Amino acid sequence: MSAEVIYGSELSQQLKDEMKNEVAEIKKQGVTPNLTVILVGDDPASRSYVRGKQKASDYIGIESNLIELSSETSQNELLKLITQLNNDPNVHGILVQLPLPDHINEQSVIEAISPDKDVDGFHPVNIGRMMTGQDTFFPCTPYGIIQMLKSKNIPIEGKHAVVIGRSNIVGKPVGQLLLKENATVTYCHSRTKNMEQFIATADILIVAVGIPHFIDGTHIKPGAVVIDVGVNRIEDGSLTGDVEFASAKQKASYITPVPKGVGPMTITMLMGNTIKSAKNNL
Ligand SMILES: Nc1nc2c(c(=O)[nH]1)N[C@@H](CN(C=O)c1ccc(C(=O)N[C@@H](CCC(=O)O)C(=O)O)cc1)CN2
Repeated sequence: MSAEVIYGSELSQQLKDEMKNEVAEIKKQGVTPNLTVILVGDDPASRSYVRGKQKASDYIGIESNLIELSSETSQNELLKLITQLNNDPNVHGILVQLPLPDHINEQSVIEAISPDKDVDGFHPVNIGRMMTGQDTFFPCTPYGIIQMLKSKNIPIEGKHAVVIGRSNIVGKPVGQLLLKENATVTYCHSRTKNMEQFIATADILIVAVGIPHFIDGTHIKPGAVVIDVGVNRIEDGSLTGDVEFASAKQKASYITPVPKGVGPMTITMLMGNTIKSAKNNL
């Protein structure tokens, strides 16, 4: 067997074209969607992701502001800025690029953003809404994964979805969104014993651990759908996933590559959340 490759980059382009039309309609009604991104410090990867967000915004017609702060910025200064943006009626989405410098408490910052402008979907209020089946801003990477599965009409209901990784940004919420689609969800993590047993029974396998080639094809169930969330830069400067692509592709029915897989969907879903927020203001 050789899996079909699901390119998030292609789906992203389609969705962004649809969003472009949607934004044009919103503008006719007198509202210009605005996304304000805060970048603290000068981490090169974060800078590149922020640039990607600005580029996507420009393409779709979303107004984007970038506020760059030095790595010395105090937590209080950052919280004050967020309060100002919360109170600015022209700002529909606020995003603080993560990770933050060590002296700033990420959770406090996330909780300072108004849930109504939390286009990352990280605020506990939005996480709570997601967990109780309400419509809200869903976290972008997990939501992008669901869209990728749906784009290929991959059945989720009744399937055994195994999520490897339990981060607040990806692992935990993707499990919740799969549950919402009626999958039977198992979480695996660094303390899981005999992880191979879980991998071997996964119809849908989501790998989000941030370790290059954490799994290969050995234990993957024939015909499984393999979603690789890892974006790992390795010694030769190239990007690689958490899954060893060549051997996994031989076992899977569908697989996502790295790059051009899940990554681009993160930014596209952010655009969708920003549009949703602007529409709430019509
Ligand atoms: N506030 C947030 N911070 C972070 C998030 C987030 O969703 N919100 N996610 C990641 C970084 N991220 C977006 O911010 C992100 C990661 C990867 C990609 C992507 O398109 N990756 C490409 C490869 C890009 C490259 O060449 O480096 C791919 O996989 O094809 C987009 C966005 C952590 N922080």
